[in-house]
Amino acid sequence: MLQFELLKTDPTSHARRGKLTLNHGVVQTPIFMPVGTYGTVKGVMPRSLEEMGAQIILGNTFHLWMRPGLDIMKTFGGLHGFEKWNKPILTDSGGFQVWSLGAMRKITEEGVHFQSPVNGDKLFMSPEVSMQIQTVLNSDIVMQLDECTPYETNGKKTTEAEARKSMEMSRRWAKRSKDEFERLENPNALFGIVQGGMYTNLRQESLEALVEMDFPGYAVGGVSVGEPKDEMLEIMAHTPHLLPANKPRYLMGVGTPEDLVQGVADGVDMFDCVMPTRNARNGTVFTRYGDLKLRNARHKTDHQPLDTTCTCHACAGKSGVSWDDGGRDGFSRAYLHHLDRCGEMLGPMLTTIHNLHYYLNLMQEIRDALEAGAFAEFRAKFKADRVRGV
Ligand SMILES: O=c1[nH]cnc2cc3nc(NCc4cccs4)[nH]c3cc12
Ligand SMILES: [Zn+2]
Repeated sequence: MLQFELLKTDPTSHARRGKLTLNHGVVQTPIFMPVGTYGTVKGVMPRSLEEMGAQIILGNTFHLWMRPGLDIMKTFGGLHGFEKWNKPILTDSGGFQVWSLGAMRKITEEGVHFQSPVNGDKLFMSPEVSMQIQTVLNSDIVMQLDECTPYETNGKKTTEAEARKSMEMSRRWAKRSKDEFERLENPNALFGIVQGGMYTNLRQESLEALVEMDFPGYAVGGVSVGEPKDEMLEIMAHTPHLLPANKPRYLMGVGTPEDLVQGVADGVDMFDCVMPTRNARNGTVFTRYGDLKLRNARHKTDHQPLDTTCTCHACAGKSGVSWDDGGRDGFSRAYLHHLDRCGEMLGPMLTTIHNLHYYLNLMQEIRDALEAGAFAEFRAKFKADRVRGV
């Protein structure tokens, strides 16, 4: 089941405030979805995710199918019971991950033949198989199996003819995904995925065909795959706002804080990206006034927190035992620089909490600005703050 209610639109852009009701709960949009590929958002307890305001997280069909496998997942009634997360979950189809496997795969109209990266078994993923797996996972939002058209083919930019061929197969797989989803009587929501490479005419054809099939929500795929930023921005400006206004729009794999604000302005409701979690693990921290690299020696003696405006557990001292040194109770940049230099596990735990909180708080500030009819002013201040310097 899925209901999407449009609460407010912004007169200065395609931005909108919405409310998404799914089987495991309500999601206020625009929203950022933390990525939990193997059934965990790396290094973060579900309770912490809830406390920082996560409303919906991502799981990954391919990885969970490989390990622990469907037999075990079934004994937990699906992914919620297994990873102890009681709010909505969105699962990607698994196709993107099979593509990322590179050589060990053969793509046919029927589906993808590949070798398990876990034990070398010969496996087969099709729209039908992907729907069967996601039905066992019981995710609230299921993604069709598609082919993420690569930005380059044989070392050159994918041609329009190649992008068309790929888009048309994804369109046929959208129909097969929908038929199987309905045959399985899956009670959740299936999203179609718009493809078409960097060709807006193909994007138009793809979205029209998917809208004709009438999905409860739509994703824009085939971006954030190594294309130049200006080409990604062109697709963002073209496609999302042409999708039905009364259905949620999901931009897959995007992006930086700036991409999220621009994506909202382009009419996107849902985002996912590995950046806040992946960058945290290599010591890159997002703050209101710009990004910082913890490894940099300039942080060695710095008593201030990562972000003086941040209320996360790392910056506002909810993880440290308060110590009356006159400053705030948050962990200092000097301490986090030390943990990074020593390779201590508490380092990535704290930077992940901070980065996820930064992304989730950014979306909360966007929702508040949309409700106040002040999104244009928010964008201007966001942009100015982010270049202020940390
Ligand atoms: O067309 C797509 N179809 C289904 N899943 C996707 C996931 C995607 N994730 C990214 N980018 C983020 C990345 C994550 C890891 C490497 S790139 N782009 C993506 C495109 C697709
Ligand atoms: Zn923080």
